[in-house]
Amino acid sequence: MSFNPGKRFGWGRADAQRLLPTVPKLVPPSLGLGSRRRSLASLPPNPPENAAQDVNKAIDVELKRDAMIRKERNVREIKVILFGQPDSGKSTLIKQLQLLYASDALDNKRTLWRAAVFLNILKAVRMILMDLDWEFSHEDHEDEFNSRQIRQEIAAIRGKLLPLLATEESLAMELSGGVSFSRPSGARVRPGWQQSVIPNEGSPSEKEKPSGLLQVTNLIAKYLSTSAALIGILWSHPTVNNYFPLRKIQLDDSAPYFLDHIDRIAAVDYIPTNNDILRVRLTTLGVGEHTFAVKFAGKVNTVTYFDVSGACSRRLSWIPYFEAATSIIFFAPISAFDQYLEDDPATNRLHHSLQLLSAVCANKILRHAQLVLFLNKIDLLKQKLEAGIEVQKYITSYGNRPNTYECVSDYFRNHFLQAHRKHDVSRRAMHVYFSCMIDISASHVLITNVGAEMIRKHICGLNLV
Ligand SMILES: Nc1nc2c(ncn2[C@@H]2O[C@H](COP(=O)(O)OP(=O)(O)OP(=O)(O)O)[C@@H](O)[C@H]2O)c(=O)[nH]1
Ligand SMILES: [Mg+2]
Repeated sequence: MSFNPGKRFGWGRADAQRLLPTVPKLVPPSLGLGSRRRSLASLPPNPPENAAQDVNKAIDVELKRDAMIRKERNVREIKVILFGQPDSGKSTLIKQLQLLYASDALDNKRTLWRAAVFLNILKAVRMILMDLDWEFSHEDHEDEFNSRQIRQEIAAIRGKLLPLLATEESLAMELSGGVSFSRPSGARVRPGWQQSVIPNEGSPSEKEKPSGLLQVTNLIAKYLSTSAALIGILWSHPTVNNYFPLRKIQLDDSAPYFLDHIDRIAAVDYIPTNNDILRVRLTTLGVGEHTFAVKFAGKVNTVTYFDVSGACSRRLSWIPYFEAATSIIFFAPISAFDQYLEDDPATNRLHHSLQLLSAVCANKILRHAQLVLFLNKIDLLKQKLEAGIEVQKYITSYGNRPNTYECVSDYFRNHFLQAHRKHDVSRRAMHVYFSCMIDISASHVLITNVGAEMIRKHICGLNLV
């Protein structure tokens, strides 16, 4: 596939291996045998013969139980690693899994997601105002969308929204666990951030004080209730309506959803819905581990998903998890054919996904893991094509093929299959699915089917059925 504009890379197996270097073997998890063996040393010296036989029998029973546990663990412990570039949908899959298998966990933390929704709104408003500023200062002629009067209108809106916008950094810092990032592009959260931001540790009086996050969230809720109408005016402004489809204003994928729902979100009794939570964009830092009990063939299986930060600079933190992987789900957001990496604006995001998949396929440590590919964000792909965005403009090799969802999705799918065929070290199969991770019912069907297949294949691979 050739991309326009953007760098092209000679992509070979050696490059792929370099990207994901090999690491020393990990120590397998302890089954507790060591402590039982040590208990032999603590036995009284020279026990009577019968007592010694009893002890031996007890040890044999324990060893057998250990062996059983190990065998059971082999059967039941499925480890799935989620790979993919930033913003591809990995953490959204985890949210869907929580809805499907552990909805209590999500319900208990529902109010905390209010802060994350607010942050997404603040970022969207800031981006609109920044992009308008840039456009106004770079266009050398006036037209109906960029007149003196319109500039004054936008300046007045900006002035009134300033107190609200000034809270973005504090909110991002609270969500990021007190860490401030140099680029103000939203919060980066460690998995389990909800735990770290709720309680106030310390004396009873300390515990009663609202946390920093709660304080700033409540302040923003107050500002939002008085600014919602103004945000609505900005979002429906003719200039914004004209510039946004032309990509003169660039927003996160979920920003339009939140701006469309500003009145509901700004209400004093607002509690995030499942759809709101699924739409939230928070960049993951590090690697999160999420375990779910999944029934298959009458047995409960432990399936652990590792949600890995997609940021290039974090790629090394993936490595220790590789060897334990029984399956990989690779996320490729195919709606991103017209977007470029935040870290490297010359690289097309679809091209980057192909590079990353090639690297994963070529990695020897991962060669035994089952490979599943989610071609994600098909809803956005359809929207873009319906809005007339032409694939050929960004991917020159697409040529004059029809700009329809069927043709485009098939073309992209074939390129991912080709990358897999070319780079896969173990010539394993790759199962490809089109997905929309914000669609609850479709995702739950997909997750259930793919999960069952992963467990079945894992058990077959161990020759246990
Ligand atoms: N429209 C649409 N949005 C999606 C879909 N999947 C995920 N999103 C949104 O895309 C954004 C990014 O999703 P995440 O799951 O946070 O991405 P990630 O891969 O975990 O990103 P990192 O943590 O940076 O590696 C969120 O706002 C999601 O709501 C999809 O299929 N369609
Ligand atoms: Mg994430």
